[in-house]
Amino acid sequence: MTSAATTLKGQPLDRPALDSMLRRRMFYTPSFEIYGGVAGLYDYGPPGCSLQANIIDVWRKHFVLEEDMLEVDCSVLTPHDVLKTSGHVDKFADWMCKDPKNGEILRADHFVEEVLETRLKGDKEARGQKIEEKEEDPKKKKRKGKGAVEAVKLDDAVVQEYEEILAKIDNYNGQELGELIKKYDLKNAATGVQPSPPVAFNLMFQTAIGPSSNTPGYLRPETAQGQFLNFAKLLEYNQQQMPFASASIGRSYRNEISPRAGLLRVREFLMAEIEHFVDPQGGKKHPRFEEVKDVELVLLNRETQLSGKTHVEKVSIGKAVANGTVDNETLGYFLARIHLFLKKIGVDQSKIRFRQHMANEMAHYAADCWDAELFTSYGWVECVGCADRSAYDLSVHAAKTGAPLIVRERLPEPITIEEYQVELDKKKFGPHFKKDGKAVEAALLATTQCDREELSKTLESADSITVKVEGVGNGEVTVPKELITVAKRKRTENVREFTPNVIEPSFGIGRILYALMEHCYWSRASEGGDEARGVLSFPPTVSPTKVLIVPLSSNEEFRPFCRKLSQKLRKMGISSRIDDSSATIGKRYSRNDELGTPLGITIDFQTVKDQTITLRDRDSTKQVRADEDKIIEAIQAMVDGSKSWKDIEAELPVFSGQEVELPTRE
Ligand SMILES: Nc1ncnc2c1ncn2[C@@H]1O[C@H](COP(=O)(O)OP(=O)(O)OP(=O)(O)O)[C@@H](O)[C@H]1O
Repeated sequence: MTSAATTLKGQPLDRPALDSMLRRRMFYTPSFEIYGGVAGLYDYGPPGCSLQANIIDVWRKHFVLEEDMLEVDCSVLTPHDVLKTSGHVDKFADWMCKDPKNGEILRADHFVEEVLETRLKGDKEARGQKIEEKEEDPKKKKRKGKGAVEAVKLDDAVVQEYEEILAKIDNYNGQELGELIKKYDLKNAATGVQPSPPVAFNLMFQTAIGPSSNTPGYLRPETAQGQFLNFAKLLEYNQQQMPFASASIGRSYRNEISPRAGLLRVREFLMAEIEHFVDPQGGKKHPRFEEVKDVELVLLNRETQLSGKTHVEKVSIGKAVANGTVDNETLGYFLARIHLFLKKIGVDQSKIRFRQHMANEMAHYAADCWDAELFTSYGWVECVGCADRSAYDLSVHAAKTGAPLIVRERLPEPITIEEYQVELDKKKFGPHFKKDGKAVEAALLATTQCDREELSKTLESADSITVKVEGVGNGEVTVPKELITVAKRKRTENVREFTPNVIEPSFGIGRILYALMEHCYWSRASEGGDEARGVLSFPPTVSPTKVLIVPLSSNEEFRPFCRKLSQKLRKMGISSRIDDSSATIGKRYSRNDELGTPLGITIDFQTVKDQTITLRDRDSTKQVRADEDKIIEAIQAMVDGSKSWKDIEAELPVFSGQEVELPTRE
């Protein structure tokens, strides 16, 4: 498996060169830059927007269209109650500490990681070993002394301890991180002092909805909640058919403590999320699992991570589900489909792995969770999370609101059930609890059979019972005996009711887009051997612009050809750009290689004579020459992915005209 980032052609990845090219070509740029900018906020320029739109287009076709998913577009502004119920208000937090000397705010886990990594590097240096640059925070260079490596040899046992801590750095809570800081005397390199003990910092941006400030709210931290709240309507829309999936593409907001690594950790980002609702009974089978069972994935499961191994052989998802590595078919199906999507948009196959969450890394309700990680110059980066969220979300929202977020399925044979039932004296219950009535009722109805058995026993001897009702009083409510009966009753069921489980693939589009740019980047020696030029070898399907049209010179005779061609391509929905600037043809091509434009058409004197044009391939710089119809047909086939350049080269006459040829090292 990859240990240091390389380009598509195996060259060491020069991140500063790539970054400067991406900014120069305006793929993305810091927001509000002329005001000094704000960390973690970026604007996309024309090629960035186009690349993002194309990735989203492939995503929609690959998931929404292919699997008849029900797309929704929900509000970003979310009332407090929704996120309180989902657990975000209480738990969606990272641990933060403060440097008492300079006031710097540090994300505790990142701080521990950074200091231990620096010490390990120092140890390697002292031992004369080669240091692999896993991650280099560009900001480190600016902060005095930060990240500087001092050659200090550590005990072998300490090295092992540090390595073990780093391997499970995501799993520590605030107190544990505080203990690590103390135990290893971790100091902020900028000031030489230990930061304060970590405190929880909620990552949601809070706001007030409406002028009265009576309705507190948040900018959503994920798109999922909107999908859960619409579950009953979507089920109805889907004519009560299960399983089904909803999908949503939209912005989410997280007030990250220390945004870093460019587009990888930002405060506003585009997410594409799927909520697949499945019956928990019957092993969560997937009707289309057969279609993907042979897809091979790199699966880094819990045991492998604990053993410290980072390299594993690929295994088919069919085998992984059969031997229990992946919990169920539906989860396995989505891991395979995520892999195929990443492959389709051009992610390097040797730089994808799926890493299983450790037990304490997962949300408490999650049954299993795998992240699709992509290797970049910042190390392995989680780009897609794929979690089995069990019935948690629908259950908590149903319990809070009383809305029936369930599936009702007619049984083939009626069945008789004897179970505890909660019966309320509605005439007295409402007036007694007034505005809290709904919440108290929902909490009582959400009790399990075990709870009810206890309640019925209590009611035999006591005058009241106590139930937990979040958000009412101090969270505990007393229900007088005369308002409630809890007793065993027999009933005949014709219908089975269940709360579906949810499998949730959650894509961070910005992270995928950045990783893709790294994976597609390489540099080519330019004419005359001077400065190497960057190339972004995006697959034509996602390239920001598909075709560059270049007239050989400013000769007036070339103009009508350019115009006609671009009109034709536009009609076909293929994006093109005419570059009739005075730069040499080589320069014009290399400018567009940096933008990732896969194909170039040249109009020359031969065109004027016999209407033929040349088509150049960005990656090999080879060209073919044919009449316009044939070239356009070839372009269309490459853009829709049905043909590759190799096919085109085999079909059309190769052209070796000097005037448009760029030297290449390959
Ligand atoms: N701050 C961020 N900037 C950019 N993308 C993000 C950010 N936070 C999350 N994402 C993207 O959203 C996806 C789903 O979010 P999820 O809540 O699973 O992330 P997370 O586990 O909180 O990420 P991390 O541990 O890196 O903060 C991630 O896989 C990632 O691609």
